[in-house]
Amino acid sequence: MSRIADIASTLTGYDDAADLSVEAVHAFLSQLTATVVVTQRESVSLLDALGRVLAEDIISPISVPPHDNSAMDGYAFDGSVLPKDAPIDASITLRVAGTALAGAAWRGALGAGDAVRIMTGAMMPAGLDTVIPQEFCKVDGDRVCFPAKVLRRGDNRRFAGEDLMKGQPALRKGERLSPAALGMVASLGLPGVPALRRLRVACFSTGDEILSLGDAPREGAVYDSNRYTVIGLLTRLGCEVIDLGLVRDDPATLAATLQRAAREADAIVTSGGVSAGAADHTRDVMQQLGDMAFWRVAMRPGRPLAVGLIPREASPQPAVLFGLPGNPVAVMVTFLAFVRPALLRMMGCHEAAAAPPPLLRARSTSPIRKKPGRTEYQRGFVKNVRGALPEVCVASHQGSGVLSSMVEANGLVVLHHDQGSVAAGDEVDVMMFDGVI
Ligand SMILES: Nc1nc2c(c(=O)[nH]1)N[C@H]1C(S)=C(S)[C@@H](COP(=O)(O)OP(=O)(O)OC[C@H]3O[C@@H](n4cnc5c(N)ncnc54)[C@H](O)[C@@H]3O)O[C@H]1N2
Ligand code: MOO
Repeated sequence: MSRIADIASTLTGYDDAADLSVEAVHAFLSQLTATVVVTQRESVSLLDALGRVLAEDIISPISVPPHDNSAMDGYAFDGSVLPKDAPIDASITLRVAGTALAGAAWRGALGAGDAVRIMTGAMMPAGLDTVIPQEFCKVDGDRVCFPAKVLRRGDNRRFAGEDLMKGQPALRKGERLSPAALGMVASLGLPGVPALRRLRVACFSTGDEILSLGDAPREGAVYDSNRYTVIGLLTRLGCEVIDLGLVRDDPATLAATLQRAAREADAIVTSGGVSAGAADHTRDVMQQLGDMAFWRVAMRPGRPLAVGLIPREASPQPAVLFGLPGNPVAVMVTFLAFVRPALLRMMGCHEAAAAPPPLLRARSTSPIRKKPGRTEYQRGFVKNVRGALPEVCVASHQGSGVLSSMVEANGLVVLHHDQGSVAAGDEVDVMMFDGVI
């Protein structure tokens, strides 16, 4: 049995004669991608590591912070001097024995009830556990006086290792490095990370009516926008993009390009030619070269979708082919819904790092017509409302060839499979673009 048929047979209710639900496609793709995950590793310098996937856990070689230190500029003292039941206006006066600076600890002798002037980040002098911020203090010569009731013992002290403890895992294998994670690795003093090699993804557009940029306009033809969108989406994901250009609807050229793509890449993303259109050779060529499924997905936009495996000569692992529909918005929506999570898994991300971003709840400013029985993704603009849920206004033009409303949108309203029409003021789910595209 082919691998595609094999996976299909494990899915309950899989019937590719009917439209497949978005959930069924997800289930299918998570099985398909489980066996084609990047394993080769390389060492990457921290400044080049944004978006890279960790090849192994990072264990803290040190504790961060390495010492107990002050969270405020002020005066460190032994909190046991704070009275338990003092009147509201009680104050404390202490002798200031010296000064502790960040990077220059104070190691002098302390008498009972002595304080030390201390700066944020400076090591806590031995025996002192509480810091009074300087804005509460009156200083007179070597005496500091402050109200007793403004703090409790232990306030404004940061513990050694409260961020990361030496010997503990700091980051997990499969983590995709964010700016925060880069800072965390740097806080451990590590100049680089063990990363999985980047996923190589080839892409090309198909169609005789498509013009390359620089071509003169021609009747009935449109410029190739999809390749630029797909390259942008892949670049944002941190993939190594192999741009194979625009391919004419000619079987020999299509076959040669697909074979080259499979030779050079782990995954292939094409656009156009996957519906049952008469002039398209794309489907036939894909079918000849690979183990393919051509689906109609119960979603809008993005109904036709091809997924398959193209064998590679030099590798036991086939390349995964995603044949996206030609319409420019359908390309983006199918990429976000299916290709992105699949590629994240192939990149070696752990489950949480490959999960789709959480959906935002927002109130629709207008009614939205929707038939139950398919998932719809509508371009919308979300704005914050003070003291209430955010509002989303869906674009008036939702045509799957209309990129301008995709450019203006900051998210996609996700109208789920069983959901019906939405009334103005109803709550809806929104997939926000920020951090995703
Ligand atoms: N009888 C049916 N017709 C169609 C169906 C269907 O189910 N039954 N599905 C429609 C849907 S939905 C879509 S989406 C398209 C997808 O068709 P293809 O994947 O075969 O795409 P094409 O026919 O090649 O192109 C569709 C559309 O997109 C434009 N396009 C294509 N490539 C590019 C590009 N690189 N840059 C910009 N625009 C591109 C192309 O000119 C067409 O207008 O099929 C429907 N039909
Ligand atoms: O995929 Mo099509 O309209 O759903 O663009």
